[in-house]
Amino acid sequence: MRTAYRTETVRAAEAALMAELPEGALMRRAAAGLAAACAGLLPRVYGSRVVVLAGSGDNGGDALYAGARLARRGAGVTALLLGSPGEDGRPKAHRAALAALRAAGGADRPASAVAGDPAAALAGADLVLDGVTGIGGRGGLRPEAAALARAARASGAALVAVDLPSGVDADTGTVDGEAVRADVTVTFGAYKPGLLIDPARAYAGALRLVDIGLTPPAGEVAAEALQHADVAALLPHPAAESDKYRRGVVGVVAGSARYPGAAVLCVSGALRGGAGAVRYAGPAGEAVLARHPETLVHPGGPAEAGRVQSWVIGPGLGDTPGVEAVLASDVPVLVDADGLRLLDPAAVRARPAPTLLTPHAGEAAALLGRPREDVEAGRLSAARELAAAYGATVLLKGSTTVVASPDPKDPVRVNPTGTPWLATAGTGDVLSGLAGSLLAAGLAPRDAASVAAYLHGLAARRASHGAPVAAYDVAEALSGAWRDVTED
Ligand SMILES: NC(=O)C1=CN([C@@H]2O[C@H](COP(=O)(O)OP(=O)(O)OC[C@H]3O[C@@H](n4cnc5c(N)ncnc54)[C@H](O)[C@@H]3O)[C@@H](O)[C@H]2O)[C@@H](O)CC1
Ligand SMILES: [K+]
Repeated sequence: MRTAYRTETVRAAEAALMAELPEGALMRRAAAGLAAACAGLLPRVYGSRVVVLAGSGDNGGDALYAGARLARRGAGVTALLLGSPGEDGRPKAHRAALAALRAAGGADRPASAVAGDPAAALAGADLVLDGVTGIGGRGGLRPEAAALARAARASGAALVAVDLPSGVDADTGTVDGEAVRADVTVTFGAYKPGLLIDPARAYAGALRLVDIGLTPPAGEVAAEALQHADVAALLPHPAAESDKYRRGVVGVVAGSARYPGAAVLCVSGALRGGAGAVRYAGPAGEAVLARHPETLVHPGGPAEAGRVQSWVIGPGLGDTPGVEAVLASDVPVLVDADGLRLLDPAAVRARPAPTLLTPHAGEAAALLGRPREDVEAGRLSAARELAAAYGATVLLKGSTTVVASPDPKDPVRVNPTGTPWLATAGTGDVLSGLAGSLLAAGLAPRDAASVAAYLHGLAARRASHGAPVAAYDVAEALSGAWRDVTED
């Protein structure tokens, strides 16, 4: 499990650790890890050209110390100082770290000296260290830093963000203005939520975590991302005495005369999620049976379809009624797509069993009565807000899928396996079937949602291999994804 902590938690853990260590020890650890990561990115440290973008705070300090280490190994290092001017008129910078860089043979200049031609200042660099701001940064990059960040990107040098890409919000993953687009982010002590959640995640590139001895309290995890072993531990395993009813039956209310394919796709996901049987209730039974003869099909509504351990309702439903009947049941219910329209928060909150909502950004925006762009810019807070309003677990689909449970103490789960190829018609229907099936098999809603998102993303990668993928391909690749996770 990758766990991420908010800035205030990281700072408190840092303070506790610093009290036990000699002055500057933590920063030296961070810089040593950072320099080692940079050395790994360079074909050869000796003779390489490194530019350090250094802000006035400790983030700049880390970058300058790392620059000093690289200079001692023979790199040509120049720091461009971005701090606001101090009393001597020079840009403020971490004093001891700047002295260390100078002592190691590195050069430094105020960034204002190169403002006329930032491209020339970055030309020929092999590696650029972004030490403008870390967890102390507020808002996007200021114009001088933004121009240098753009020039660094265009220079072709490897761009390494120190702790965080400067300009992103560590706690929420929002990006308010311009930010550094890094190839690699070397973060210290613990991940921060912004490194896992889009849009900020997309600015971070590959993540490296440097252990500086920090131990934030386990109870204060703000966001977490499952890995293979976590998923394997959560997946249902049929016991020798299991029969189809003990493994759980998932009921699917999806599709319509107009959209029969949604029913087929939803059932195809449900059949691969570990439930013992899939009941389908609705008007697209013929299409479902043609593709999936193992489905138990009922032409009527969910109320007459028989006992299930979970319901999935919504994909391709159109205006077909049934949401109220399903919400009135005493089993876990997943509501997706058309089922989310006109969903009554009071009815959901009053349910005796858990509810899982799986909106994309547009559907979440409609439920919250806000513009879609707001939801996309603040995915974590949108998911949390919806979960609180409906007393439900919310899986917010998108470039990073986020799962929030109604209890604000539960960390949000962030799915690391997605691929942009998943943004294609019908893949959401497969996902809701899969998650509903995991609910029927007995997983708690947060686990069902995050495990489903994980397998779904993995299946899409398997099916796609870098090429466009159709929803049905994703469903067919789910068993392979399940095996990848359990055989690891
Ligand atoms: N506290 C510690 O023990 C450790 C901290 N470390 C580093 O320290 C960093 C935090 O350092 P600080 O608290 O000094 O804060 P930062 O260095 O992240 O940023 C604070 C400075 O940036 C300026 N600033 C804020 N927003 C800005 C913006 N949008 N554009 C330009 N300048 C802006 C502030 O005025 C302030 O001078 C961490 O991210 C990490 O890199 C590491 O050395 C590990 C140990
Ligand atoms: K940074």
